[in-house]
Amino acid sequence: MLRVEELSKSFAAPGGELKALDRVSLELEVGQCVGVVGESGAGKSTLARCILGVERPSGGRVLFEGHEVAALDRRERRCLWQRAQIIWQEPGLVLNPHQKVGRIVAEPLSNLTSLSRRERRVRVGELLEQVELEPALATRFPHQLSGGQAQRVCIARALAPGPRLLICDEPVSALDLPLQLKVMELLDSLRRELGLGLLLITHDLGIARRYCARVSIMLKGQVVEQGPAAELLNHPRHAYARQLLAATLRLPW
Ligand SMILES: Nc1ncnc2c1ncn2[C@@H]1O[C@H](COP(=O)(O)OP(=O)(O)OP(=O)(O)O)[C@@H](O)[C@H]1O
Repeated sequence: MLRVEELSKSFAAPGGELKALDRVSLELEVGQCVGVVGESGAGKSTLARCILGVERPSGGRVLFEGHEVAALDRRERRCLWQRAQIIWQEPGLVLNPHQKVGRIVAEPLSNLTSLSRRERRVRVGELLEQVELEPALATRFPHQLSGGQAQRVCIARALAPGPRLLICDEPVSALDLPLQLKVMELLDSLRRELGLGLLLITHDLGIARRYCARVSIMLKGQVVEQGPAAELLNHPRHAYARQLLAATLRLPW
């Protein structure tokens, strides 16, 4: 479903060029969860933006369902955003504080589908149920939600256009530990039920170990190690992967 080939992205920086991505390659199959792990600044979010076509690569390419993302025109890019959606780390920052939950979740339905107003209302109820929220929450504003509820609203909105791929950029790192587990379990059950591909961006190897089939470890724009999660995380070869692993062993995943 997703193939990233030798993807590079450079930004102008004081004192020269900054390689946010340096020949990154990875693949994700239908219904699979693939982890991208790395510390802050490794290039994870830049990778997500290139996959969604909002950032133009300096080299290499992204193929989503066989189409090269950078070559899509405006109309085709809207189709891509029906098929590939993203959720971010901080739900509080991405939810419009002036809109009620029902309108927030319905927005991609208005923008990306041709559903009528009544069909949209029904669909919003279904989506809230799918993320285990009471449909009555549709009338609340974001500031009236807990962090976990707000992230579930973001997931419902991302699911609204019926994507095949969900990019999750640090989806639980703003939540406390019990909530992290609940939201990750929800994402995992959505993956199984809907056959949704998940690209799970995280700095947490414990989460990657529990939920990902394959993992790519990134450091300073490069993939330093990648492979099946169990194998890689039991026997990391790269020094940086070993260091990351040592730092996460104490977490209860
Ligand atoms: N638009 C931009 N202009 C200049 N530099 C950028 C831009 N976007 C990202 N960078 C730089 O590229 C590098 C990678 O950033 P990116 O946000 O992809 O990292 P990350 O792994 O997602 O980090 P975090 O976990 O903190 O979000 C960083 O050094 C960042 O400062």
